[in-house]
Amino acid sequence: MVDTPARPSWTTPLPQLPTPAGPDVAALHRRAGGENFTVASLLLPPRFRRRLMSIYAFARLVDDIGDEAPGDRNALLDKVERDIDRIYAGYVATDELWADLTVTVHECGIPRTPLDRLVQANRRDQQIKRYRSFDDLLGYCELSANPVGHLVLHVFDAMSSERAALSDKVCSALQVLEHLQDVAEDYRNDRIYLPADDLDRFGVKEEDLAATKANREVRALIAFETQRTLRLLDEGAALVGTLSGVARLAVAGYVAGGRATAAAIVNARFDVLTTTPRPRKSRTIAELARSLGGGR
Ligand SMILES: CC(C)=CCC/C(C)=C/CC/C(C)=C/COP(=O)(O)OP(=O)(O)O
Repeated sequence: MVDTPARPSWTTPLPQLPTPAGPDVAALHRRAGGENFTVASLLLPPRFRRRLMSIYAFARLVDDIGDEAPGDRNALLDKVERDIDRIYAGYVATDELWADLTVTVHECGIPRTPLDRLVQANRRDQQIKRYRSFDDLLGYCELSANPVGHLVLHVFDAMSSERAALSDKVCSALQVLEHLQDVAEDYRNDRIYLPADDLDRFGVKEEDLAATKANREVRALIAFETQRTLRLLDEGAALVGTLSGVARLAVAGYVAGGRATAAAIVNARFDVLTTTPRPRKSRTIAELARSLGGGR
């Protein structure tokens, strides 16, 4: 967990002064190591890595407020929105996270909509703990995951409406796969992202998700969601073929991370309750080769 973010100090464009007030950016970056966002970024030139990490740190900060911050989370998200206002009003922050994000926004001409949407996703998390249908869940992904893809496309100067549509499929699939990995943890936090319609259809009761081992019904449900999500990922993987150079490498890495995660869920025989299935590095590398080669 990060410290509750103190409001960064902002200044008009002047030399930046260090301030201890901001969130622990190094800790946010360290946590990036284990997550799909950075699978490929280790291979990228520093300029792109720096930009991606600034976006990652922002997304992580907003997510941590939404998931873990003590106190009034909506008020903290209000503050984040005011800090986004400042970026677009031409101010320069004096703490690292906001200063880095400001540079990325201006270097890449990033519009504010995806940043705002990530904030909205976390507002929604404060109110909505269950989803009725898969479409409802995809509606949530439009706020929580798809904006990340748009930010990444801007970082690589590769944004177009066609690519954004493919990117949305990849990002939604990555988000749902993460939900499938985290069923047990989410349930402990009174959140169920598995669509209620599907629980009913497979005869799964909410309490079944509290068990330390998945029963047959839960495994059938997870198998169904994994298969459906892999299809979505495969459709979106066409994005890789529209890109070249470092953008192609990065996006192939994200697709590979998703495929390797799905493989880990399959290898766990869809029991996501006993342990959290984690992708093997060797599988991720094999999937990277496949995704890069245009394999869908
Ligand atoms: C162009 C392109 C396709 C880029 C892909 C970018 C990418 C890695 C998107 C992932 C989106 C995602 C799963 C966000 C939630 O992660 P989280 O760790 O915040 O999830 P949590 O809310 O469950 O913790």
